[in-house]
Formats: sequence, C-alpha cells, structure tokens
Amino acid sequence: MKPPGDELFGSGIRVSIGQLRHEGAGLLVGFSTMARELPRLLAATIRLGREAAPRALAAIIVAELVAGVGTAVTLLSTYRVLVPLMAGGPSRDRVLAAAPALVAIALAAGTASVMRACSKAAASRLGPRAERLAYTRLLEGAAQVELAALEDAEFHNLLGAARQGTRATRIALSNAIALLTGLTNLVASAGVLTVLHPVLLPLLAAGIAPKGWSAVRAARARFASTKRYMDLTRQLEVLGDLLSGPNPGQEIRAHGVAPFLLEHYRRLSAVAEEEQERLGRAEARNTLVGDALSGLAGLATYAALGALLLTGAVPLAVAGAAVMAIRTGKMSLTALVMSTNQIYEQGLFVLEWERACAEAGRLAMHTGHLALPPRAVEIRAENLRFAYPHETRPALDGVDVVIRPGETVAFVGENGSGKSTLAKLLIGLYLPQGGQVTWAGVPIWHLDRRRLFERVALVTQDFTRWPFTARVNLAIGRSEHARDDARLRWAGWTSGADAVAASLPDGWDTLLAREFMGGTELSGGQWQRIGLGRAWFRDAPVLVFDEPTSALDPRAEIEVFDKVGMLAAQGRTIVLITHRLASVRRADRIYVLAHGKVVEHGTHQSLMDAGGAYAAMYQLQAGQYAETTWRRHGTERTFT
Ligand SMILES: Nc1ncnc2c1ncn2[C@@H]1O[C@H](COP(=O)(O)OP(=O)(O)OP(=O)(O)O)[C@@H](O)[C@H]1O
Repeated sequence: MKPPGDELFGSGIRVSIGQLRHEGAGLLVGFSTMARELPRLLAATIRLGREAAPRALAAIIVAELVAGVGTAVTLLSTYRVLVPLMAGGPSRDRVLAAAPALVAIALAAGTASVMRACSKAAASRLGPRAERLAYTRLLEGAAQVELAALEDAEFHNLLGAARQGTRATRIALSNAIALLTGLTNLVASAGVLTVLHPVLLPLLAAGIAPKGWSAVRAARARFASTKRYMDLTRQLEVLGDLLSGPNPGQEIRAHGVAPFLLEHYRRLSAVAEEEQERLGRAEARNTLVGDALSGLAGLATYAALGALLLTGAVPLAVAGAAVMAIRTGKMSLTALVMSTNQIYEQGLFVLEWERACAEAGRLAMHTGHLALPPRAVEIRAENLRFAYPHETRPALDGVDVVIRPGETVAFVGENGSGKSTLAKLLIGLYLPQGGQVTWAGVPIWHLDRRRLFERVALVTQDFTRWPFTARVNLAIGRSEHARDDARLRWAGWTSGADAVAASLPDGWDTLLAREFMGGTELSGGQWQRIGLGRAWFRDAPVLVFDEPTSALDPRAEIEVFDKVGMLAAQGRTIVLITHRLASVRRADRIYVLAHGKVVEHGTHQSLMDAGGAYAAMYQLQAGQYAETTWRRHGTERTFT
C-alpha cells in the first residue's frame, strides 16, 4: 500500500537517506549484529566525547567504576551481615558481630551514591559540549563546501541525517554512561555470586535471560515504529507550518486551500495515532509475556536456590545475599539492554555525522594560492562548459566571453538560456567542467578564491532576505563596517534603500522579519532596494546585477540604471543580466545566450544592425510600448 503522505508529497518527504538506511538496518539486524556493531558505534561516540570534554569523560569513567566497586562491596557485606545474624548466640553478640559489615555497607553505598552524583554532574558538562562541538563542526564544514555540492540532493540529505547525528551525540553519550553503570553493576553482581558459590552464576544468567529478551524485543519494536512514525511526523510538521505560517496564508484564503490541507492533516494524524496505538498494544503484550517468563524464571531460580539450601550446598546467609545480588543483576541487565539499543540507534546517526564532516572536508571549496594584481583585471571565459549535479544537459556549452576592466557587459536571452549560470562561473561560485575562466589571464583554479570573492558584489534574483535588521541587511557583505553610518547613507542613497529605512518604525534598526515579534515585512520592490543597497555597501570593483530591477517601479528602475552608469563611469566592472533590453543599450558589449551558448554579441547598435535574435527581442519589447492591441468579444481596439 502506498504510504499515506504520497498523494501530497510524492516520495519527496521521507526521512533522509541516511535515516532510512539506518532504520532499515535497525529493523533487520538481530542481537548478534547489534553486539558486533556496538564497539564501532561506541568508539565514535566516545571519540567525540573525548574531544569535547576529556576531563569530564575521564571523571565519569572513574566515578562509574568506583560506584561499581561500591555495589560489589555492598553485596558482599550483606553476606557478612547475614552470617553472624543467622548464627547462634545472644542477639546482642550477633548484632555486634554484624556491625563492621553494616558500617562497610553504609560506606560503600555512600561512596557509590557520591560517585554516581559526580558522574551525573560531569555528564551534564559532557553532553551539551559534545552536541555543540558536533554541530559547530558540521556547520563549519557545510559553510566551506563548493556551492555545487551544497545544491546536490544527496549531500543535502546527508547533512540532514548529520544534523540529527549532532543531537544523537548527547543521547548516545548518556546511554554510553548508562551502559557503563549497568555493566559495572552486572559485573559486581556476577562477581559476588561467584565468590559466594560458583553454581549461583548460572542461576543469575537463567533468571535474567527472559528480562533481557523482552527488553531487546521492546526496543526493536519501538525502533520499527519510530521509522514509520518519523515520516508522518515530518509530513505533519510541513502541513502545520503551511497552515499556520504567514507565507502561504494569502493563497490558503484566496484559493480556499485550507480544507484540502486540513483533510490531509486529519488523515495523516489518524495514521500516526493508529501507529502509536499499535505500538502501545505491542508493548503491553511484550511486557506481559516478558514479565510472565521473567516470573517463571525467577520461580525456577528461587526453587534452585531452595534446593541448594535444603541439600546443604549453600548456607542460609549465602542464599540471602544471592537473592540480593540476583535482583541487582536483573535490574542492571534491563538498563544495559535499553542503553545498548539506544546506543545502536543513535550511534548510527553519530556515524552519519562523522561521514558528513569527512564528506564536507572532501567537498571543501578548492582554492589556489595565486593572488590577483591590485588593479582592475580582465575576466575571460573560454570554451566554458558546465552542467549542474546529476543533470545530463549542460547549462553552458562552449561559451566565450570577455569582460575588460571597467566595462559594462550585459547578458540577455530567454529564460533558462544560462545567463545566471555564466555569471556565477565568471565570479568563481562554480568551477567549470570544461574550458576555463581566467582573471588577469590566470585560471580561477590557481587563484585564491576567497580573495577573488573579495572583489565581487552580487545581486541575484533570489538574493537573501536576512531575518536581521535593515542595517545588517545592507552591511552583511562588509560586516566590519556595519557601524559606518556614512557608508550606510551612501549605499542607502544609491539604492533607494534610505527611503525604505525612513518609512520603518525603527529606521535602519528595524527587524526585517515578520515572523518575529517587532519584525516588519517589506514589499518586493522595497526588498529589492535593500538587496541593491547591499551591493553598494560592499563597494567592490566587480559588480554583478542579475535582474536587479524586476520588482522596481519605473522611476526607481531608471534611477538604479543611472547609478549603475555612474559606477561604470567611475571604472567599476559591471555584469548586467536583464530582460529589460532598454537598459542594456548603453553596455559596452551585449552577449545573447540561447540553450547554453552565445549566439551573438556586440554593441546594441551592431546587434540591431545585424537583425538577429537580439534585434527581434528588442523590437518585440519596444513594440509593446508603441502599440497595444486588445481583442475583446470579437472587436479589435488599438491604443497608440
Ligand atoms: N541550481 C541549479 N540546479 C540545477 N539546474 C539548474 C540550477 N540553476 C539553473 N539550472 C538550470 O540551468 C539552466 C540555465 O539556468 P540559468 O538560471 O542560468 O538561466 P537564465 O538564463 O539565468 O534564466 P532566467 O532568465 O530564467 O533567469 C536551466 O535549464 C536551469 O533549469
């Protein structure tokens, strides 16, 4: 049967590849595989813990081991208390004889408690530090990979699983500590039983086996259910965000989308509830069977102990201490199995985090070491080829372009012809797969790319609307000058962002994010002025404008192009991508792209004279202003 969310999401919203792999693995593995894998997962968890807070980790290990010894001493001392108490003689003498062992019990139990408290305190330092270290490392890695890698769905999914891995580190670590606690207690119980009488050890094993079996079963059932449940939870979250978020709000109302989404929400929630109910029933059944088996095993253990007592194989005091040791062992094993399952489940995500960090290192942005000369330089593309990840059709296919220092060059052409891609390759955001891009005659591959980016200001169609103040939105490309009011005023004046800021309640310090309290939302055109202001504030020698005025009113648009002309006159190199052909007439050269190739280039006049693709596009646009033909009910009206 198709999963319930597929009608809305296709197979799109599923837990990430990494998660699926893990959960699939988790469902299939048996206890032996789990035990085999455990050391590797535990090692990854401990490695991270050691790096995050080595002293805290060492303190935890020492404290848990000492607490384990405390448990063993408590159990053994119980026997030493029982022996004199059950011997003959006056009560006073018996109590006095038991007193040293009682003191030992008190001391050992106290030490164990103090040690466990120390371990807890150290764990509260270790967990958050490990999580923070994991998350910071992942973010650092993600921020430095090649842009193309970041857009690759597979790497993106890996990052998703790794993000879960950063949270998993804390859980895995706390379970590793629980595992150590369970293990030390179990070893203490087993050790004490062996000391009391060797035959008691198999009794412990028989007594606790059913409990262990039912704990493994319960954990695996929960694991399986979590997988099913996680898909649903994510899908429900998406629907919840859509229904309550501000962005789709207008369409939800105007197009009456709410009943459709709510219906899906109800259906998915019903499946999620069924799943939880199913799990609850299975857990109840499992607990019942486990408890019954455990009860039977307990009965058999005590019967065997009774037989040993009756035959005189063990004295009464030994039997009494053994009962306590078996109870401690049973409890420790349950905790141990639960933590083992958790480490297995979470440890796999920790491994995914490790893999993502390694992969981010492998995909790190390549950078050469050559520096550019301080003057403005020529940028050139030669026989440039580029295809996006997993795309068979190239976005650029043998493109030659030259941009001399101080020139204004325009890229025009139909949607999807490759203009934006070309601009991104020219400024080194992507690396070519064929041909080359050179700055000052040096291929980008050999240049220090970070220094190259220093020379570029970019305004893309989908520029980032940072959920920060207006001031930060302008200054983010030169954050070191964020407090430079003169620079802010200049950038505001050239982009028209100053008028936007003046209309805001707190001026430049207004938060531009309506999702937060006190935040304000701007219109599309106002945002575009802010985006343009960011480029002016950055004040770089090479400016790339990709559809910079698509949302501006006619007056603002003319002003922007006037300012671009002003910058060009000051010697800035300008790359302009636009569908508004009137604004490229003044460019030194216009490249016309189609299907990833340059089909013609030249000045506005030479292209008009050639009467090719550019001239056709230009006349089409110009014609719209010259004459508008309106057909209505068979009558034709012409406006001139
Ligand atoms: N990030 C991406 N991943 C995959 N394919 C992409 C990506 N960006 C663009 N493309 C594809 O590359 C081709 C060129 O796109 P590009 O954005 O360069 O065209 P454009 O000429 O700037 O278009 P427009 O005028 O619509 O802005 C298109 O087929 C597009 O679908």
